Formats: sequence, structure tokens, C-alpha cells
Amino acid sequence: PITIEDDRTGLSVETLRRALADHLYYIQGKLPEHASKNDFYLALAFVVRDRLMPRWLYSKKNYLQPDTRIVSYLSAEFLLGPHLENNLINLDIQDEVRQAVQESNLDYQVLIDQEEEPGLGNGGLGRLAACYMDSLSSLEIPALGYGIRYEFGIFDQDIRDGWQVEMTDKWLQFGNPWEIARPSFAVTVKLGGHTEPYVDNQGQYKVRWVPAQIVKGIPYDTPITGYKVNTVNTLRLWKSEAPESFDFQVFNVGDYYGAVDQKIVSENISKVLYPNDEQVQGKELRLMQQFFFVSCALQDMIRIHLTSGRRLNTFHEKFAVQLNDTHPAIGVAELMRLLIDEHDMAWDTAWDVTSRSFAFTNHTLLPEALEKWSVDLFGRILPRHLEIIYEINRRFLDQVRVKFMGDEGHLERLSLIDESGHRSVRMANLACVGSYSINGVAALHTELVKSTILKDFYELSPEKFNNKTNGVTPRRWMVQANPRLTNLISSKIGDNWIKHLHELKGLEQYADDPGFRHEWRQIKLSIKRDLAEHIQRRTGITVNPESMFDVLVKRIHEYKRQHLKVLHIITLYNRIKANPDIDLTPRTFIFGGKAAPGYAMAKLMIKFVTSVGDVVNNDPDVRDRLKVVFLPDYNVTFGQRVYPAAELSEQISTAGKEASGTGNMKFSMNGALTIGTLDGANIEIREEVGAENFFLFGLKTPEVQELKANGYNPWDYYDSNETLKAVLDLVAHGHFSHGDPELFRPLLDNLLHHDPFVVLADYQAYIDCQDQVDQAYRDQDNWTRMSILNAARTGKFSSDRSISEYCEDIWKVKPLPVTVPI
Ligand SMILES: CCc1ccc([C@H](C)CC(=O)N[C@@H]2O[C@H](CO)[C@@H](O)[C@H](O)[C@H]2O)cc1
Repeated sequence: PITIEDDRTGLSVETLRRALADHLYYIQGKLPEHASKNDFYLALAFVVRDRLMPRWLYSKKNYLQPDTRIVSYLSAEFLLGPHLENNLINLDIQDEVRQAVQESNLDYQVLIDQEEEPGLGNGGLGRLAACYMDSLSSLEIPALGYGIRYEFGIFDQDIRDGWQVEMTDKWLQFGNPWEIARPSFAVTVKLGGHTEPYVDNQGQYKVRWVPAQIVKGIPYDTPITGYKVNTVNTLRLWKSEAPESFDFQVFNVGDYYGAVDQKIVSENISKVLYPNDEQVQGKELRLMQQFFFVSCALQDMIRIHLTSGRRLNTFHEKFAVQLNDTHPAIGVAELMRLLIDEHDMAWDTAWDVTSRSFAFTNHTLLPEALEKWSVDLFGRILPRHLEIIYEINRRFLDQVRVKFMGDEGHLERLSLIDESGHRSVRMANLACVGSYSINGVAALHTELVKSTILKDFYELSPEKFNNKTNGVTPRRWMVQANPRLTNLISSKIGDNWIKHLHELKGLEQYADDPGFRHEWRQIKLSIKRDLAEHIQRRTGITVNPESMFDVLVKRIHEYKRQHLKVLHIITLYNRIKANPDIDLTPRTFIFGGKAAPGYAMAKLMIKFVTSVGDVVNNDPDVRDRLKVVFLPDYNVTFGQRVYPAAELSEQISTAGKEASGTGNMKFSMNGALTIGTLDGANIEIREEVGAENFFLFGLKTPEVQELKANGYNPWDYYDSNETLKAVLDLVAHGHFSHGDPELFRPLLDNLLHHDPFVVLADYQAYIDCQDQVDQAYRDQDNWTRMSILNAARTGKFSSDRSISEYCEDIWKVKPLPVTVPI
């Protein structure tokens, strides 16, 4: 009998082709001859979405089972990257779809490149949340991601005359096939106003919050597919809207602007992502954003809990709520308000439920990144929450007082309220008091959290503290970004490693196999050629694919020390100028990264890279042996292109400053060798790959602290090191700024008189280490051997391993496979 495949789920090429044509015709409403590339992309996206829908619907069904425990990941950022190809790989339908597209006379890669990437994050924290959502689904853990559906994500970056220029990220302009609006689950969120006590009809003393403003939260659901499993979890992002799109009453009394004012203010809340990475701005709208999505999320979880027939005093048994840094920490006070004010729970029960629901992850030690909100601002936006925080604080300090009899210092530092100067609410303290688990994101970082910023909380409740070293998903960062290497690896050890990354260890035996080494090197070379073409197209700069690709891509920040890298380049340049026939390994230096628009020094660092690049790239003496490229608009798509092409991964942050890093992991997995400091996860990467396969340099954390404690004077390093002096003097004389000595003066003055990130103190060790790299690269066989061993030994850095540890140690949740009825 002829079986007609279901158009919505069929996977034969014929069915896929028909489905593609159907969606173009009926959903896009276009005839092929009139359709744009984006129409074909959207049609294809809907074809793929159809094929995940059964999994998605039955995964949702699981949530509502009374005894299903759900992980809720609360994050102000999710740096998801493009969906289409990732879903093809996770649904294991890439080959079929690629063939169907080709047989429809369409170019597969052109359609893939059509997708606007949802840039709903700044950097590490946001991307980690995305990798973790992929692993939660792939490990079949019921999970919900909660965040903000920013209308405008992280700005698009262009480089004009060597300077960063920000452009609005209109990612939604052509529609988004990967989301479904859920207005039926809309909730209302209060803001501002005042509180008033009252006695309810049970004679209970209650408090009423009379808000100045009401905002509506509309959820938009995005499917998060798992790798070759039925689980498709939901990422629920909230959009803010005015309760009444148009307040006619106000209009009728002729106050037109008043009528729409509400609308604008409300919609502003989810309008744009704050582009600051590690710098608090303390803007009112930022606090409103944080409260908005957290209140929406908690109201949504309470609805799911009650819908599943459970009672609220067991909320913590159903939900494990992870706070992705302090940005959602207001959740501790908001859950208390919802349980007490909206659901009549007694304080103690509410606190018991709350403090057993939340777990907190810290991602940074930088003091300027720790969020504190002035009590005035807080009280104006969230008057009821300030009352609740005062009560939490009163009860907490009473407990503490018992433990630290009379030690006012402890009490002062532990208090949720910073009483010094302008009184402010310490969000990290609120998160710590309200959470049963507090973790750092790499071994060193967690130790530093315990010995510095959260020392008092560690002394108070050491049992809460644990480490969860970050990880990255091998699906996007290897299978999707590097299919050639993926196929080579799977041809040797099978493809189980994609789900069990530790099995990459099986590659070790091939490190000494010349044939395999040759294949490995050929693949790297072909990927470098592709990137060289892209660089040519994007910047007009010609790079030599045979040169060493030395890559530094991450947000621009002084602690990440992009300027130290530039000092290395100038050092090599000076060597060539001193002796043009010098024998050095040709290198291509590839930079990428966005600077927070308000961070002047970071923007000057970008100009420093591009200015030095202009001179080096066009100096005849250099003879193209050095090329410097700043590739604009570093994002997830960019990362997928550059990590596989890299040979040297630059992880050169000041020891003790980079909490973990995750780019370092993506580079190693793709066979790049790391030059780095003993900082963040670099330490664990070096432990795994072997010290002999890692280029280590620089002061260690205690040495940096000691140097600073003993009055570090960067000038001494300038004075006592001729090479360094020559480098800095060349910059000072305007050699890289058309003779203008003023352009880089702020950067030079900072280095010579402050140098908070000890760039000059680490300079010589860095240069010496780079010379070792230069030497090592000359022995391509051994370099390839080290490259293979690096990839083989980075199994630990899969986000599957991280998430398994969170499930085991913090969330106490087990996989719950989804069955989809045929
Ligand atoms: C309020 C402004 C703001 C915005 C973002 C942040 C994030 C915590 C910054 C961030 O992304 N930190 C990075 O988190 C990664 C994931 O854990 C780590 O790998 C990086 O080392 C850390 O810098 C702090 C402050």
C-alpha cells in the first residue's frame, strides 16, 4: 500500500520538498518566482519547526505532571545564536533537509546565513545560559528558561576609521519563526506607588501594594531542542506591554499624550538590552527590567504549580530556581511577596519555601560589576519589596548576631543594606541569604569568591558554597561550527563523543599517527583558508592561510588585556624594523569583541588595535609576515567561524580576574593551543591537557595581590626594560597615530601610572612565552600532536558535565525522557 507521509513530520526528501513549497505558498504567501531569500528561509524554518512540535508539546505535558521537578533558569541574558542549523543537528535531520533544499534549487548555506541571530546577551554569562539550555534538553531534564524578549539585542558593531560604531540590532524586523506568542498566559506586573497596611476579612494583618503603574507581561515561547532526544524544553521570554493599549478615558478628557504615555513607558521595559558587561550603570529602567521578567516568571511558575494540582507550600519541591548572577536576585523578595500578599502564606512558611527554591551563581569578582541599588530608587520602584527586604534583613541579622556575638563588622558586611554613604540594597547579599546554594564558575574563582567578595557568607554558611566549572555545548561549538573535524573524529572513534565528550580521549592514540596528523592539519588549513576569504571580503585585508592564526576574541575589557596583545605585536614589529631579515613565524593576529558604549578605555583599546594594524599591515619591511585584523561584530555566528580556524587561543587576563572564560574551552575543543595565565578555567584546561601542551606565563593570583599590596609601580618596569620602553615610546611618539602623541595618551598614562591589571609586570614573561610558541610552531608535526591532545583532553568542558553536576549537587533532579505517541 502507498503510505503518504504526514506533511508536517515526514522526513523523506520528497515530503520535505513538498512541505517547503507548502509553507512558502500558504505561510509566506509567496510564489517561488516572487520569493526572497528570507521567504525561503522562513518557509524552511517552519518546515523544521513542524518536525520538533510533537516533541515540544509532549515535553510541555511533562511539566504539568504533579511530581515532575522542573529546573527554572532565570537569566537577564540568553545569547542563543541562530536556531535553524542547530535544530537540524539536534533533530538529526540535517542531511535530509540539505538534500531537499538542494533539490529545490536553493543554496543551503545561503538560507542558513539568512537568519538574524537573537543577540539577547552581552557575552559569557548570556552564552553560558544558552549552552546550559542545550545541555538541559540533551540530558532530558525538564527545564524552563525565563528571560526578557528584548526588541533590540546587543548592538551590531561596525568599525569606521578604526573606531567602534554601534548600530541598532533590529533582529525582529523580518519576523521570528522560532517563537510563539502566548497571550493567554499574560500576567500583570506592578511598579511604583505605595503600600498600605490593612486587616483582611480573616482579621489577618496584611499589606496592600497600590502601584503607580501596571505593566502587562506577554510570554513568547522558543523551543530548545535536545540532541537526538525527544525533549524540547521551553525558553519563555517576556515582552512588556501597556495593560490597555490605549486609555480612552484619559483620551476623552483630551489628554492625548497621557493616553499613550502609559503605553510607551510600559513597552520601554523590554525595549533594549543594556550593553554593559561587568559595569553596573544603576539605571532605573534596568531595575524595572529585572523585576519585570522575574515577577512574570514567578507568577508563571506558581500558575504551573497550581495547575499541576499542588499546593504552594510545596513550590520548592517542584521548582529548582537558578539565579544567573544577581540580575534576577529580586526574585527572593518577589516570591515572598507573592506567597504572603497574593497567596496568604505565613512569613515563616513563605521563607522556608523561598530559601529552599533559589540557588545563586556568581560570575564576576569585579567590584564595579556587583549590583547595589540605592534605597531611594529601590523604594520608589518597589516599595513593598523594600519593606520585605528590611524584614528579611532584620530576621537574618538577628540570627547572625547570635553567631558573631558583638562583631559589628560582620553584621555590617552581611547586611542586605549598605548603610555607608548613600544607603543601598546589596543584591549579592539578598541572593546569598535567600539561596540554599552559592556557586562560582571555575575552581579558582569559587575559592576567590569564598575568600574575598562573599567571605562573610562563606564563614556563616560554608555548606552552601560549591564550585561548578563552566562548560560549552559540543553540538554548536564542534558539530555545527566544525563539521570537517567532527567527521574526522567520528570516523575514528564513532560519534558517541558528541553526547559523552570524555570519549574524545579515544583520540589520544592518534596523536602519534602521521596519517591522522596530516588529515587533522589539512582540515585546520582548509578552515583557515575559508576564514581568510571571509576576512578579505569583510575587511579587505589579505591574510596568509599558512601563517599562524593567533586569535583573541571576547568582550573588550582592561582585565582581559587586549592591549598586552598589542604590545606583543609592536615588539615583533620592532624586531623586524631592527632587522628586516629576522626569521620569525608569520602570524595573523585576529581580534574581535564589542566594547560597552560608555566604556571609553575599551573603545580606545579597539582603536589601538586597528591603528597598530594599519601601520604593521602596510609597512613594506614587514613583508606580510605579520597581519593584524579586527573583525567587526563579534557574536555567536562569528565565533562559529573563528574558533575552528584558530591555532593559538589567547587567554591572557590578569590572574584572579576572569571568573572562568568559556571561549578558552571552545578553542581547545577545536584543536587550538592556549597561551594563558593561571586564571579562571585556564587552570583546569592546563590540568586536563597537560602542562606540556599549554603555554603558561604570568604572575599568579597571590603574586598579583602581593605586588599591588607592596605598591606596584609600573614605571619601574618601563624604566628597566629596554624592549618595553621602545614599544611604549613608539606609541607615545604617535607612530601609530599619524604622529599625534595625544591619541593614545590616556592608555599610556594608565599603563605607566596605574596599570591596575599589571600589564607591564607581565609583559616580559608574555613575550618570552610567545617566543616559545614561535619555536613550537616551527615543528608542525609536534604542534599538530599537541593540537590533537588538546582536543582529546577537553571532555571535562562540555556543558553536559556542568549541568550533570548542577542536577546532582544543587537541583536534585533526574532525567525524565519524553515519549511522543506515534
Ligand atoms: C550589571 C552589568 C553586568 C552585566 C553582566 C555581568 C556578567 C556577570 C558578566 C559576565 O558575562 N561574566 C562572565 O561570565 C562567564 C560565564 O560564567 C565567565 O566565563 C566569564 O569569566 C565572566 O567574565 C556582570 C555585570
